[in-house]
Amino acid sequence: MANVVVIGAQWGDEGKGKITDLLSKSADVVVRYQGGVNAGHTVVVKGQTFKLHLIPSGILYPETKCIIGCGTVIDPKVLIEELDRLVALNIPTDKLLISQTAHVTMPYHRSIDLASEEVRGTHKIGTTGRGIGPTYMDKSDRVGIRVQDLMDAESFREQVAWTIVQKNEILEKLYNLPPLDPEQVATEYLGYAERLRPHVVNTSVEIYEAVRRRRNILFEGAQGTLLDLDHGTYPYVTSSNPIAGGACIGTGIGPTTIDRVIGVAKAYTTRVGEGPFPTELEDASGDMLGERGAEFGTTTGRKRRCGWFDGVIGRYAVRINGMDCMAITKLDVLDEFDEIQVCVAYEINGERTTDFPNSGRDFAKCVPIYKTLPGWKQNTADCRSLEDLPKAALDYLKFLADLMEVPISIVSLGPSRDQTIIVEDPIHGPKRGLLSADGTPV
Ligand SMILES: Nc1nc2c(ncn2[C@@H]2O[C@H](COP(=O)(O)OP(=O)(O)OP(=O)(O)O)[C@@H](O)[C@H]2O)c(=O)[nH]1
Ligand SMILES: O=P(O)(O)OC[C@H]1O[C@@H](n2cnc3c(O)ncnc32)[C@H](O)[C@@H]1O
Ligand SMILES: N[C@@H](CC(=O)O)C(=O)O
Ligand SMILES: [Mg+2]
Repeated sequence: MANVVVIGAQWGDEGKGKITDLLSKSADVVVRYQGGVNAGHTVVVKGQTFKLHLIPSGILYPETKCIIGCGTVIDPKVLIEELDRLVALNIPTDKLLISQTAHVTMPYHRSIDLASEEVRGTHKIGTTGRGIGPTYMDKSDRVGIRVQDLMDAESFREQVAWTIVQKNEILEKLYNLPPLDPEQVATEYLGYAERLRPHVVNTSVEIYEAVRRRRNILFEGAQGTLLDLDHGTYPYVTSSNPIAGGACIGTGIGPTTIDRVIGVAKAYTTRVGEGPFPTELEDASGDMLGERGAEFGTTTGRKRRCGWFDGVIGRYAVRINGMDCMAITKLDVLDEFDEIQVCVAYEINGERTTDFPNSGRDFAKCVPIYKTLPGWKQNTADCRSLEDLPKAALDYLKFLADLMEVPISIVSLGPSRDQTIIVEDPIHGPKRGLLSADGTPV
C-alpha cells in the first residue's frame, strides 16, 4: 500500500484530474485537501467528459471513498449542482464525505472577490471570481463560517446576522454595492445544509482510520506549485497551499503518513490569470499550443496563456514538493511542431541561473535560455507503451527527466483515461525507481 499525493508542478491545469482518476483505480480513498470551486478537474471516460470543481476525481469508481478535506473552501451551491449532475448520470455519490471544519464560501465572498479585482485595476490578480481569497481571508481572520456551523440552524442564523453587518459595511462603503439580507442568505444556506448533511462527518477520523487499516489513499491537489500562497509567484497566486505539504494541513494527517509524491506537468506550460510567465509565447507557436491543447479554463472558460516547458520551474517543483516521480501530460499536443524549445535556465540582470528566484521582481525580469530539440511530427495519441513512441518524443521525455532529475512514471497522450502510458503505477511501484533520470525504464 502507499499513500500518494498528486500535485500540480506548474500553474495548475496540468491534468491532475485525469491522473487522479487513473490512479483511483488502485485507491481506496481519494481526498481533496485545498482550494475550492476555482479548480476545474476534467476527467474523460469512454467519450464522456466530467468537470469536477470540488468533488475528488476518484468519484467515478463506486467503491472509492471520496473526501473533501478541511483545507478546502466549499461553495455549497456549486457543490450541490455538481452532486446533482453526477446523480443524473447514475454515478453513486453516497461515499462522498465532507469535512465539518472546511470553510464555507458565502455570497459576500464572491461579491468582494469580483469587486476587489475591479478596484485593483491593472494590479488585479485575475482570480476566478469564485470568492476563494475572501473565504480564506475570513478563515485567517477567524470570522469564517464552517460546514459544522451550517448544520445548526439556530446558531447559524445568529452567526450570519452579525457577520453580514460587517460585510455589508464593506460592500456598501468600499465597493458601492447593495447590502445583503441576512435572513435571506441564512434561509438559502440552510436549504443547502439539508442536502449536504448526510455527507458531513469528522473526515480527519475517517482518514486516520483508513491509514490504520493500511488502505491506499490518494491526496488530490488542485491548482499548482506556482499558485501556492507561500511558495508560488506571489502575489499572483491562489490563497491556499497546493504543494504536497498542504496535504497534511488540509486533511489532518501527519507527514509520516505520506509515502510518495507524484507531480503532474504538461509537456509545455500554461497559465491562466495575471502574473509573470517567462516562457510565454505570444506568437503562432503559442496559438498552436492553445488550439491543439484546447487551452480554455474549465471553470471560467478564460483563454489560458501558453508557452514552452520551463525546466527551472520543474526543478523547483521537484524540490518544494519532495517529488518522487512525475506524470507528463499532453505530449500529443506537441506532435506537429518541427522544433520544441525547453527552458533550461534563466538570465536575470545579465546573470545565468538555474534556480527559481525568490523575488517576484526578479522573476518578472527572467529571460529564458532555451535548448532546442527536434519535433517528431507524428501522431502519438494511440501510443500505449514507451516503445510505441517516436524516438524524438522519447528523447524529449528523457531530456525533461534529466533536466529535473526526476523519473517519469506516467505519460499522457490524450484526455481519455486509456490514452496513457503507465511506466509504473506510483501506488504499487518502488519509491523513486520508475524511470531513471537518464530516461531508462527500470
Ligand atoms: N490533449 C490532451 N489533453 C489532456 C491530456 N491530459 C489531460 N488533458 C486535458 O487537459 C485539460 C487539463 O485541464 P484540467 O482538467 O483543468 O486540469 P487539472 O490539473 O485537473 O485542473 P486544476 O485543478 O484546475 O488545476 C483537460 O481538458 C483534460 O481533459 C493529454 O494528455 N492530452
Ligand atoms: O484562486 P483564485 O483566487 O480564484 O485565483 C488566483 C489565481 O489562481 C488561478 N487559478 C485558480 N484556480 C486555478 C485552477 O484551478 N487552475 C489554474 N489556475 C487557477 C487564477 O487564474 C488566478 O491567477
Ligand atoms: N480552473 C480553471 C481556472 C479557470 O477556469 O479560469 C481552469 O481550468 O483553467
Ligand atoms: Mg483546471
